[in-house]
Amino acid sequence: MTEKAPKTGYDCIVVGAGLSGLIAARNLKREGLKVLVIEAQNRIGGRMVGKLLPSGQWIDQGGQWVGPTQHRFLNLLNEYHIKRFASPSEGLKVLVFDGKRYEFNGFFQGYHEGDPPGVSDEEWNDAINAWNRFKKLSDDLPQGHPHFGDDIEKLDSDTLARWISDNTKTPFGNWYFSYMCRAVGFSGPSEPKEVSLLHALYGEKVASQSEAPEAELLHGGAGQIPSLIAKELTSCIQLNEPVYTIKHADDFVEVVTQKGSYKAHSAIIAMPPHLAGHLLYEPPLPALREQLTQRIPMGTCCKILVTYPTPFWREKGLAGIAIGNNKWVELAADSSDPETGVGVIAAFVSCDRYRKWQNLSSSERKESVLSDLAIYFGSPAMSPTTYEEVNWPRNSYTGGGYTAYMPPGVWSSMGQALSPAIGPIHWAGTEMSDVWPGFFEGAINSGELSASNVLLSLSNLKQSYSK
Ligand SMILES: Cc1cc2nc3c(=O)[nH]c(=O)nc-3n(C[C@H](O)[C@H](O)[C@H](O)COP(=O)(O)OP(=O)(O)OC[C@H]3O[C@@H](n4cnc5c(N)ncnc54)[C@H](O)[C@@H]3O)c2cc1C
Ligand SMILES: [Mg+2]
Repeated sequence: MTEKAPKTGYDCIVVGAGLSGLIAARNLKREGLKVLVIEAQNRIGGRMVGKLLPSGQWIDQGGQWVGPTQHRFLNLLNEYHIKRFASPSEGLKVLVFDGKRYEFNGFFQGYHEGDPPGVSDEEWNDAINAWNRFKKLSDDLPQGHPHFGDDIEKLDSDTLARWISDNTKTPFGNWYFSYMCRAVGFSGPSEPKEVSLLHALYGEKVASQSEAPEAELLHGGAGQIPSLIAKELTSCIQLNEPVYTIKHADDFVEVVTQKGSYKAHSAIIAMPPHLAGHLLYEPPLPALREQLTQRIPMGTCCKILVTYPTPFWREKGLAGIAIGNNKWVELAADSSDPETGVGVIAAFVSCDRYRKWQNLSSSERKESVLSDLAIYFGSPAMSPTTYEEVNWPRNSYTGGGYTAYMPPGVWSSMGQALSPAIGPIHWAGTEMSDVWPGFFEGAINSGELSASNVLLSLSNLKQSYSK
Protein backbone atom coordinates (compact mmCIF):
# COMPACT_ATOMS: atom_id res chain seq x y z
CA MET A 1 0.00 0.00 0.00
CA THR A 2 1.36 3.42 -0.92
CA GLU A 3 0.61 6.06 1.66
CA LYS A 4 -1.33 9.04 0.43
CA ALA A 5 -0.66 12.57 1.54
CA PRO A 6 -2.62 13.57 4.67
CA LYS A 7 -5.99 14.89 3.54
CA THR A 8 -6.99 17.53 6.02
CA GLY A 9 -6.71 18.73 9.57
CA TYR A 10 -9.15 17.97 12.40
CA ASP A 11 -9.33 18.82 16.06
CA CYS A 12 -10.18 15.24 16.90
CA ILE A 13 -10.58 11.98 15.04
CA VAL A 14 -12.88 9.44 16.66
CA VAL A 15 -12.12 5.86 15.67
CA GLY A 16 -15.23 3.68 15.96
CA ALA A 17 -18.87 4.79 15.53
CA GLY A 18 -20.41 2.74 18.31
CA LEU A 19 -22.47 4.50 20.95
CA SER A 20 -19.37 5.66 22.80
CA GLY A 21 -17.65 7.15 19.74
CA LEU A 22 -20.86 8.78 18.53
CA ILE A 23 -21.47 10.44 21.90
CA ALA A 24 -17.86 11.66 22.06
CA ALA A 25 -18.03 13.07 18.52
CA ARG A 26 -21.42 14.68 19.09
CA ASN A 27 -20.25 16.39 22.27
CA LEU A 28 -17.10 17.71 20.58
CA LYS A 29 -19.10 18.94 17.57
CA ARG A 30 -21.49 20.72 19.92
CA GLU A 31 -18.45 22.56 21.29
CA GLY A 32 -17.58 23.71 17.78
CA LEU A 33 -14.67 21.35 17.18
CA LYS A 34 -13.80 19.93 13.78
CA VAL A 35 -14.41 16.21 14.17
CA LEU A 36 -14.04 13.17 11.93
CA VAL A 37 -15.46 9.76 12.83
CA ILE A 38 -13.92 6.76 11.06
CA GLU A 39 -15.82 3.48 11.20
CA ALA A 40 -14.65 0.10 9.89
CA GLN A 41 -18.05 -1.42 9.17
CA ASN A 42 -20.63 -0.39 6.57
CA ARG A 43 -22.89 0.91 9.33
CA ILE A 44 -22.70 2.90 12.54
CA GLY A 45 -23.78 1.67 15.98
CA GLY A 46 -21.39 -1.18 16.74
CA ARG A 47 -23.09 -3.28 19.42
CA MET A 48 -26.16 -1.01 19.33
CA VAL A 49 -27.87 -2.31 16.22
CA GLY A 50 -31.37 -3.27 15.18
CA LYS A 51 -33.37 -4.69 12.35
CA LEU A 52 -36.93 -4.16 11.12
CA LEU A 53 -38.76 -7.42 10.40
CA PRO A 54 -41.46 -7.76 7.72
CA SER A 55 -44.04 -7.96 10.54
CA GLY A 56 -43.19 -4.37 11.48
CA GLN A 57 -41.46 -5.62 14.64
CA TRP A 58 -38.00 -4.28 15.53
CA ILE A 59 -35.44 -6.63 16.99
CA ASP A 60 -32.27 -5.55 18.76
CA GLN A 61 -29.34 -7.64 17.60
CA GLY A 62 -27.03 -6.15 20.23
CA GLY A 63 -28.06 -4.55 23.52
CA GLN A 64 -31.72 -3.86 24.26
CA TRP A 65 -32.44 -3.25 27.96
CA VAL A 66 -32.20 -0.21 30.21
CA GLY A 67 -32.42 0.02 34.01
CA PRO A 68 -33.65 2.72 36.40
CA THR A 69 -30.19 3.82 37.61
CA GLN A 70 -28.69 4.19 34.12
CA HIS A 71 -29.25 7.94 34.17
CA ARG A 72 -27.12 8.92 31.20
CA PHE A 73 -28.88 6.44 28.94
CA LEU A 74 -32.30 7.45 30.30
CA ASN A 75 -31.47 11.11 29.59
CA LEU A 76 -30.47 10.20 26.05
CA LEU A 77 -33.77 8.36 25.55
CA ASN A 78 -35.66 11.39 26.83
CA GLU A 79 -33.68 13.69 24.59
CA TYR A 80 -34.73 11.67 21.53
CA HIS A 81 -38.29 11.10 22.83
CA ILE A 82 -37.86 7.34 22.80
CA LYS A 83 -40.58 5.69 24.86
CA ARG A 84 -39.91 2.75 27.12
CA PHE A 85 -42.03 -0.15 28.37
CA ALA A 86 -41.60 -2.54 31.28
CA SER A 87 -39.73 -5.66 30.23
CA PRO A 88 -42.58 -8.22 30.07
CA SER A 89 -42.46 -10.24 33.30
CA GLU A 90 -46.02 -10.95 34.32
CA GLY A 91 -46.80 -14.62 34.90
CA LEU A 92 -44.83 -17.64 36.01
CA LYS A 93 -41.10 -17.90 35.37
CA VAL A 94 -39.53 -21.19 34.36
CA LEU A 95 -36.46 -22.90 35.80
CA VAL A 96 -35.11 -26.11 34.31
CA PHE A 97 -32.49 -27.78 36.43
CA ASP A 98 -31.01 -31.22 35.72
CA GLY A 99 -34.02 -32.15 33.61
CA LYS A 100 -36.67 -31.04 36.11
CA ARG A 101 -38.92 -28.16 35.11
CA TYR A 102 -40.31 -25.71 37.65
CA GLU A 103 -42.82 -22.91 37.14
CA PHE A 104 -42.68 -20.36 39.94
CA ASN A 105 -44.04 -16.97 40.86
CA GLY A 106 -40.82 -15.17 41.63
CA PHE A 107 -37.56 -14.05 40.15
CA PHE A 108 -33.93 -14.56 40.92
CA GLN A 109 -30.93 -13.16 39.20
CA GLY A 110 -28.44 -12.26 41.88
CA TYR A 111 -31.14 -10.63 43.97
CA HIS A 112 -34.38 -12.55 44.35
CA GLU A 113 -38.01 -11.70 44.90
CA GLY A 114 -41.27 -13.60 45.20
CA ASP A 115 -41.41 -17.38 45.62
CA PRO A 116 -38.36 -19.63 45.24
CA PRO A 117 -38.40 -21.96 42.22
CA GLY A 118 -39.23 -25.28 43.88
CA VAL A 119 -35.78 -26.78 44.27
CA SER A 120 -35.08 -28.16 47.77
CA ASP A 121 -34.56 -25.76 50.70
CA GLU A 122 -30.98 -26.95 50.93
CA GLU A 123 -30.31 -26.07 47.29
CA TRP A 124 -32.09 -22.73 47.47
CA ASN A 125 -30.42 -21.65 50.71
CA ASP A 126 -27.05 -22.71 49.34
CA ALA A 127 -27.48 -20.46 46.31
CA ILE A 128 -28.79 -17.50 48.28
CA ASN A 129 -26.19 -17.74 51.07
CA ALA A 130 -23.37 -17.85 48.54
CA TRP A 131 -24.89 -14.87 46.77
CA ASN A 132 -25.01 -12.90 50.03
CA ARG A 133 -21.33 -13.67 50.74
CA PHE A 134 -20.41 -12.65 47.20
CA LYS A 135 -22.42 -9.45 47.45
CA LYS A 136 -20.71 -8.47 50.73
CA LEU A 137 -17.23 -8.98 49.20
CA SER A 138 -18.31 -6.96 46.18
CA ASP A 139 -19.72 -4.08 48.24
CA ASP A 140 -16.45 -3.89 50.19
CA LEU A 141 -14.31 -3.20 47.10
CA PRO A 142 -12.95 0.33 46.74
CA GLN A 143 -14.59 2.67 44.22
CA GLY A 144 -13.28 2.92 40.67
CA HIS A 145 -11.14 0.56 38.64
CA PRO A 146 -9.44 -2.02 40.87
CA HIS A 147 -5.69 -1.34 41.00
CA PHE A 148 -3.12 -2.23 43.59
CA GLY A 149 -3.36 -3.44 47.15
CA ASP A 150 -2.91 -6.74 48.98
CA ASP A 151 -6.59 -7.66 49.12
CA ILE A 152 -7.04 -6.79 45.48
CA GLU A 153 -4.10 -8.95 44.48
CA LYS A 154 -5.44 -11.91 46.44
CA LEU A 155 -8.90 -11.65 44.91
CA ASP A 156 -7.34 -11.22 41.49
CA SER A 157 -5.28 -14.41 41.86
CA ASP A 158 -8.38 -16.57 41.98
CA THR A 159 -10.89 -17.55 39.35
CA LEU A 160 -14.58 -17.16 40.07
CA ALA A 161 -14.82 -20.95 39.57
CA ARG A 162 -12.54 -21.57 42.58
CA TRP A 163 -14.63 -19.25 44.74
CA ILE A 164 -17.85 -20.93 43.64
CA SER A 165 -16.57 -24.39 44.48
CA ASP A 166 -15.36 -23.16 47.90
CA ASN A 167 -18.62 -21.37 48.64
CA THR A 168 -21.40 -23.65 47.42
CA LYS A 169 -22.31 -27.14 48.60
CA THR A 170 -24.95 -28.23 46.11
CA PRO A 171 -24.86 -28.67 42.33
CA PHE A 172 -27.73 -26.16 42.12
CA GLY A 173 -25.82 -23.48 44.06
CA ASN A 174 -22.81 -24.10 41.86
CA TRP A 175 -24.81 -23.93 38.63
CA TYR A 176 -26.71 -20.82 39.71
CA PHE A 177 -23.50 -18.82 40.18
CA SER A 178 -21.98 -20.19 37.00
CA TYR A 179 -25.13 -19.28 35.12
CA MET A 180 -24.91 -15.75 36.49
CA CYS A 181 -21.43 -15.47 35.02
CA ARG A 182 -22.35 -17.03 31.67
CA ALA A 183 -25.65 -15.37 31.06
CA VAL A 184 -26.19 -12.27 33.10
CA GLY A 185 -23.83 -10.44 35.33
CA PHE A 186 -20.16 -9.61 35.91
CA SER A 187 -19.69 -8.62 32.23
CA GLY A 188 -18.38 -10.97 29.57
CA PRO A 189 -20.14 -13.37 29.55
CA SER A 190 -17.49 -15.87 30.47
CA GLU A 191 -17.15 -19.26 32.10
CA PRO A 192 -16.31 -18.91 35.82
CA LYS A 193 -13.02 -20.73 35.09
CA GLU A 194 -12.00 -17.93 32.70
CA VAL A 195 -12.64 -14.86 34.83
CA SER A 196 -10.83 -13.28 37.76
CA LEU A 197 -12.78 -13.42 41.03
CA LEU A 198 -11.87 -9.76 41.47
CA HIS A 199 -13.36 -8.91 38.08
CA ALA A 200 -16.61 -10.71 38.86
CA LEU A 201 -16.88 -8.87 42.20
CA TYR A 202 -16.06 -5.56 40.51
CA GLY A 203 -18.66 -6.30 37.81
CA GLU A 204 -21.35 -6.76 40.42
CA LYS A 205 -20.27 -3.61 42.27
CA VAL A 206 -20.32 -1.21 39.32
CA ALA A 207 -23.06 -2.86 37.24
CA SER A 208 -25.22 -4.51 39.84
CA GLN A 209 -28.01 -6.92 39.01
CA SER A 210 -29.78 -5.59 42.12
CA GLU A 211 -30.29 -2.33 40.21
CA ALA A 212 -32.37 -4.21 37.63
CA PRO A 213 -30.49 -3.28 34.43
CA GLU A 214 -33.00 -5.34 32.41
CA ALA A 215 -36.07 -3.53 33.77
CA GLU A 216 -37.24 -1.82 30.58
CA LEU A 217 -37.21 -2.11 26.80
CA LEU A 218 -37.54 0.58 24.15
CA HIS A 219 -40.38 1.00 21.70
CA GLY A 220 -38.66 0.75 18.32
CA GLY A 221 -35.56 -0.79 19.89
CA ALA A 222 -32.13 0.52 20.89
CA GLY A 223 -30.97 0.09 17.29
CA GLN A 224 -32.74 3.31 16.27
CA ILE A 225 -30.46 5.45 18.46
CA PRO A 226 -27.16 5.62 16.50
CA SER A 227 -28.74 7.31 13.48
CA LEU A 228 -30.49 9.84 15.74
CA ILE A 229 -27.15 10.84 17.27
CA ALA A 230 -25.54 10.84 13.82
CA LYS A 231 -27.98 13.50 12.58
CA GLU A 232 -25.72 15.99 14.31
CA LEU A 233 -22.67 14.50 12.60
CA THR A 234 -23.63 14.71 8.92
CA SER A 235 -20.61 14.50 6.64
CA CYS A 236 -18.34 13.84 9.65
CA ILE A 237 -18.65 10.04 9.50
CA GLN A 238 -16.75 7.81 7.09
CA LEU A 239 -17.87 4.19 6.84
CA ASN A 240 -16.15 1.09 5.43
CA GLU A 241 -12.76 2.36 6.50
CA PRO A 242 -10.92 0.22 9.07
CA VAL A 243 -8.17 2.15 10.82
CA TYR A 244 -4.82 0.36 10.83
CA THR A 245 -2.22 2.74 12.21
CA ILE A 246 -2.04 5.63 14.63
CA LYS A 247 1.04 7.81 14.30
CA HIS A 248 1.40 10.22 17.17
CA ALA A 249 3.49 12.99 18.71
CA ASP A 250 2.76 15.34 21.63
CA ASP A 251 -0.24 17.17 20.18
CA PHE A 252 -0.57 15.50 16.83
CA VAL A 253 -2.02 12.27 15.47
CA GLU A 254 -2.15 10.82 12.01
CA VAL A 255 -4.79 8.14 11.56
CA VAL A 256 -4.06 5.79 8.69
CA THR A 257 -6.63 3.66 6.88
CA GLN A 258 -6.51 1.70 3.64
CA LYS A 259 -8.07 4.69 1.87
CA GLY A 260 -5.95 7.50 3.23
CA SER A 261 -4.53 9.24 6.23
CA TYR A 262 -6.01 11.99 8.35
CA LYS A 263 -4.31 14.47 10.65
CA ALA A 264 -5.68 15.84 13.87
CA HIS A 265 -4.61 17.28 17.20
CA SER A 266 -6.11 14.36 19.11
CA ALA A 267 -7.80 11.02 18.66
CA ILE A 268 -10.37 9.06 20.61
CA ILE A 269 -10.12 5.32 20.11
CA ALA A 270 -13.68 4.17 20.87
CA MET A 271 -13.63 0.41 20.57
CA PRO A 272 -13.15 -2.65 22.76
CA PRO A 273 -9.63 -2.83 24.27
CA HIS A 274 -8.46 -5.87 22.31
CA LEU A 275 -9.34 -4.08 19.05
CA ALA A 276 -7.55 -0.92 20.17
CA GLY A 277 -4.60 -3.27 20.69
CA HIS A 278 -4.87 -4.53 17.10
CA LEU A 279 -3.92 -1.10 15.78
CA LEU A 280 -0.30 -0.32 15.07
CA TYR A 281 1.02 2.64 17.04
CA GLU A 282 4.02 4.65 15.84
CA PRO A 283 5.90 5.17 18.10
CA PRO A 284 4.83 2.13 20.14
CA LEU A 285 2.65 2.63 23.21
CA PRO A 286 4.07 2.17 26.71
CA ALA A 287 4.70 -1.50 27.48
CA LEU A 288 1.96 -1.71 30.09
CA ARG A 289 -0.78 -0.53 27.73
CA GLU A 290 0.47 -2.75 24.86
CA GLN A 291 0.49 -5.82 27.09
CA LEU A 292 -2.78 -4.95 28.81
CA THR A 293 -4.75 -4.99 25.55
CA GLN A 294 -3.33 -8.44 24.80
CA ARG A 295 -5.03 -9.70 27.95
CA ILE A 296 -8.61 -8.39 27.74
CA PRO A 297 -10.76 -10.88 25.84
CA MET A 298 -14.33 -10.31 24.75
CA GLY A 299 -17.16 -12.36 26.20
CA THR A 300 -18.60 -15.25 24.24
CA CYS A 301 -22.24 -15.29 23.22
CA CYS A 302 -24.65 -15.57 20.36
CA LYS A 303 -27.92 -13.68 20.71
CA ILE A 304 -30.83 -15.41 19.04
CA LEU A 305 -34.04 -13.58 18.28
CA VAL A 306 -37.06 -15.74 17.67
CA THR A 307 -40.43 -14.22 16.78
CA TYR A 308 -43.93 -15.71 16.87
CA PRO A 309 -47.30 -14.37 15.68
CA THR A 310 -48.17 -13.65 19.33
CA PRO A 311 -46.55 -14.17 22.76
CA PHE A 312 -48.16 -17.66 22.93
CA TRP A 313 -46.60 -18.48 26.32
CA ARG A 314 -48.90 -15.95 28.01
CA GLU A 315 -51.94 -18.14 27.25
CA LYS A 316 -50.42 -20.69 29.63
CA GLY A 317 -49.75 -18.10 32.30
CA LEU A 318 -46.03 -18.01 31.60
CA ALA A 319 -43.95 -14.84 31.75
CA GLY A 320 -41.64 -15.77 28.87
CA ILE A 321 -38.62 -15.62 31.16
CA ALA A 322 -36.75 -18.89 31.53
CA ILE A 323 -33.41 -19.99 32.89
CA GLY A 324 -31.88 -23.39 33.29
CA ASN A 325 -29.05 -25.80 32.60
CA ASN A 326 -30.55 -26.91 29.31
CA LYS A 327 -28.12 -28.19 26.73
CA TRP A 328 -27.77 -24.88 24.86
CA VAL A 329 -30.00 -22.02 26.01
CA GLU A 330 -29.48 -21.02 29.64
CA LEU A 331 -31.46 -17.78 29.40
CA ALA A 332 -34.47 -16.72 27.35
CA ALA A 333 -36.43 -13.52 27.87
CA ASP A 334 -39.69 -12.14 26.51
CA SER A 335 -38.85 -9.05 24.49
CA SER A 336 -42.27 -8.47 22.91
CA ASP A 337 -43.32 -4.89 22.30
CA PRO A 338 -46.97 -4.50 23.44
CA GLU A 339 -47.55 -2.00 20.64
CA THR A 340 -46.88 -4.54 17.86
CA GLY A 341 -48.42 -7.63 19.47
CA VAL A 342 -45.66 -9.81 17.97
CA GLY A 343 -44.09 -12.42 20.27
CA VAL A 344 -40.32 -11.94 20.59
CA ILE A 345 -37.96 -14.14 22.59
CA ALA A 346 -34.31 -13.18 23.04
CA ALA A 347 -32.29 -16.32 23.75
CA PHE A 348 -28.59 -16.63 24.49
CA VAL A 349 -26.08 -19.42 23.82
CA SER A 350 -22.87 -18.59 25.67
CA CYS A 351 -19.34 -19.69 26.52
CA ASP A 352 -18.58 -23.45 26.45
CA ARG A 353 -22.09 -24.15 25.18
CA TYR A 354 -21.53 -21.64 22.37
CA ARG A 355 -18.16 -23.15 21.46
CA LYS A 356 -19.79 -26.55 20.83
CA TRP A 357 -22.98 -25.15 19.29
CA GLN A 358 -21.22 -23.05 16.67
CA ASN A 359 -19.76 -26.24 15.17
CA LEU A 360 -23.25 -27.54 14.32
CA SER A 361 -24.84 -26.99 10.91
CA SER A 362 -27.25 -24.06 10.66
CA SER A 363 -30.30 -26.37 10.70
CA GLU A 364 -28.93 -28.24 13.74
CA ARG A 365 -28.28 -24.96 15.53
CA LYS A 366 -31.82 -23.76 14.89
CA GLU A 367 -33.34 -27.09 15.91
CA SER A 368 -31.29 -27.17 19.11
CA VAL A 369 -32.30 -23.67 20.17
CA LEU A 370 -35.98 -24.17 19.36
CA SER A 371 -35.97 -27.52 21.23
CA ASP A 372 -34.64 -25.81 24.32
CA LEU A 373 -37.28 -23.06 23.98
CA ALA A 374 -39.93 -25.79 23.69
CA ILE A 375 -38.73 -27.28 27.00
CA TYR A 376 -39.13 -23.85 28.58
CA PHE A 377 -42.33 -22.60 26.91
CA GLY A 378 -44.02 -25.56 25.21
CA SER A 379 -44.21 -27.03 21.70
CA PRO A 380 -45.47 -23.86 19.89
CA ALA A 381 -41.90 -22.61 20.38
CA MET A 382 -40.88 -25.01 17.57
CA SER A 383 -42.83 -22.97 14.97
CA PRO A 384 -41.48 -19.42 14.89
CA THR A 385 -42.22 -16.76 12.27
CA THR A 386 -38.57 -15.69 12.15
CA TYR A 387 -35.33 -17.01 13.63
CA GLU A 388 -32.21 -14.88 13.66
CA GLU A 389 -28.77 -15.64 15.09
CA VAL A 390 -26.46 -12.74 15.86
CA ASN A 391 -23.10 -14.40 16.15
CA TRP A 392 -21.02 -11.70 17.87
CA PRO A 393 -17.75 -13.66 18.11
CA ARG A 394 -17.85 -13.90 14.28
CA ASN A 395 -17.88 -10.11 13.92
CA SER A 396 -14.23 -9.13 13.59
CA TYR A 397 -14.99 -5.51 14.51
CA THR A 398 -16.42 -6.57 17.87
CA GLY A 399 -14.90 -9.97 18.52
CA GLY A 400 -17.59 -11.18 20.94
CA GLY A 401 -20.19 -9.88 23.30
CA TYR A 402 -21.66 -8.50 25.42
CA THR A 403 -18.40 -6.99 26.56
CA ALA A 404 -14.84 -7.66 27.68
CA TYR A 405 -13.76 -9.24 30.97
CA MET A 406 -10.52 -9.61 32.88
CA PRO A 407 -8.88 -13.01 33.44
CA PRO A 408 -6.99 -13.46 36.74
CA GLY A 409 -4.00 -11.21 37.36
CA VAL A 410 -4.77 -8.50 34.84
CA TRP A 411 -6.43 -5.81 36.96
CA SER A 412 -3.85 -6.05 39.73
CA SER A 413 -0.76 -6.03 37.52
CA MET A 414 -1.64 -3.65 34.68
CA GLY A 415 -5.19 -2.37 35.13
CA GLN A 416 -3.90 1.14 35.78
CA ALA A 417 -3.03 1.40 32.07
CA LEU A 418 -6.64 0.91 30.95
CA SER A 419 -8.07 4.39 30.71
CA PRO A 420 -5.44 7.18 31.00
CA ALA A 421 -4.77 9.03 27.73
CA ILE A 422 -1.36 8.57 26.11
CA GLY A 423 -0.29 11.95 24.71
CA PRO A 424 -3.01 12.96 22.21
CA ILE A 425 -4.60 9.47 22.20
CA HIS A 426 -7.70 9.11 24.37
CA TRP A 427 -9.57 5.88 25.05
CA ALA A 428 -13.33 5.42 25.01
CA GLY A 429 -15.76 2.52 24.75
CA THR A 430 -17.93 0.95 27.41
CA GLU A 431 -15.02 -1.18 28.69
CA MET A 432 -13.24 2.01 29.88
CA SER A 433 -16.05 3.07 32.17
CA ASP A 434 -16.02 2.48 35.91
CA VAL A 435 -19.81 2.81 36.03
CA TRP A 436 -21.89 0.25 34.14
CA PRO A 437 -18.98 -1.02 32.03
CA GLY A 438 -20.32 -3.36 29.37
CA PHE A 439 -23.62 -1.52 29.15
CA PHE A 440 -24.91 1.36 27.03
CA GLU A 441 -24.62 3.51 30.16
CA GLY A 442 -20.88 2.79 30.37
CA ALA A 443 -20.45 3.56 26.66
CA ILE A 444 -22.07 6.96 27.12
CA ASN A 445 -20.06 7.67 30.26
CA SER A 446 -16.73 6.91 28.60
CA GLY A 447 -17.73 8.82 25.44
CA GLU A 448 -18.59 11.89 27.51
CA LEU A 449 -15.45 11.64 29.61
CA SER A 450 -13.14 11.26 26.63
CA ALA A 451 -14.76 14.25 24.94
CA SER A 452 -14.28 16.46 27.99
CA ASN A 453 -10.68 15.32 28.31
CA VAL A 454 -10.06 16.17 24.66
CA LEU A 455 -11.73 19.55 25.15
CA LEU A 456 -9.53 20.25 28.11
CA SER A 457 -6.35 19.37 26.26
CA LEU A 458 -7.37 21.31 23.14
CA SER A 459 -8.82 24.40 24.79
CA ASN A 460 -5.87 26.57 23.78
CA LEU A 461 -5.98 25.39 20.18
CA LYS A 462 -9.74 25.87 20.07
CA GLN A 463 -9.28 29.52 21.01
CA SER A 464 -6.83 30.02 18.19
CA TYR A 465 -9.27 28.40 15.70
CA SER A 466 -12.10 30.70 16.67
CA LYS A 467 -10.00 33.82 16.00
C1 LIG B 1 -25.73 -9.46 22.44
C2 LIG B 1 -25.52 -8.23 23.26
C3 LIG B 1 -26.46 -7.88 24.21
C4 LIG B 1 -26.29 -6.73 24.99
N1 LIG B 1 -27.28 -6.35 25.86
C5 LIG B 1 -27.22 -5.13 26.45
C6 LIG B 1 -28.34 -4.57 27.11
O1 LIG B 1 -29.42 -5.17 27.10
N2 LIG B 1 -28.21 -3.36 27.73
C7 LIG B 1 -27.04 -2.66 27.68
O2 LIG B 1 -26.97 -1.56 28.26
N3 LIG B 1 -25.97 -3.14 27.01
C8 LIG B 1 -26.04 -4.33 26.37
N4 LIG B 1 -24.99 -4.80 25.62
C9 LIG B 1 -23.74 -4.01 25.61
C10 LIG B 1 -23.83 -2.77 24.73
O3 LIG B 1 -24.34 -3.13 23.47
C11 LIG B 1 -22.41 -2.19 24.59
O4 LIG B 1 -21.92 -1.90 25.89
C12 LIG B 1 -22.31 -0.88 23.80
O5 LIG B 1 -23.13 -0.89 22.66
C13 LIG B 1 -20.84 -0.66 23.43
O6 LIG B 1 -20.65 0.55 22.72
P1 LIG B 1 -19.17 1.01 22.37
O7 LIG B 1 -19.29 2.23 21.56
O8 LIG B 1 -18.37 1.07 23.61
O9 LIG B 1 -18.52 -0.17 21.52
P2 LIG B 1 -18.95 -0.77 20.09
O10 LIG B 1 -20.42 -0.69 19.92
O11 LIG B 1 -18.33 -2.11 20.01
O12 LIG B 1 -18.29 0.21 19.03
C14 LIG B 1 -16.98 0.07 18.55
C15 LIG B 1 -16.97 0.49 17.09
O13 LIG B 1 -15.62 0.48 16.61
C16 LIG B 1 -15.63 -0.04 15.30
N5 LIG B 1 -14.29 -0.52 14.97
C17 LIG B 1 -13.66 -1.63 15.41
N6 LIG B 1 -12.43 -1.73 14.89
C18 LIG B 1 -12.26 -0.64 14.10
C19 LIG B 1 -11.17 -0.15 13.29
N7 LIG B 1 -10.01 -0.81 13.18
N8 LIG B 1 -11.34 1.02 12.62
C20 LIG B 1 -12.50 1.71 12.71
N9 LIG B 1 -13.55 1.31 13.46
C21 LIG B 1 -13.43 0.14 14.15
C22 LIG B 1 -16.66 -1.13 15.34
O14 LIG B 1 -17.11 -1.48 14.05
C23 LIG B 1 -17.75 -0.48 16.19
O15 LIG B 1 -18.68 0.24 15.39
C24 LIG B 1 -25.13 -5.93 24.83
C25 LIG B 1 -24.19 -6.29 23.86
C26 LIG B 1 -24.37 -7.42 23.08
C27 LIG B 1 -23.34 -7.76 22.04
MG1 LIG C 1 -0.90 -4.78 19.32
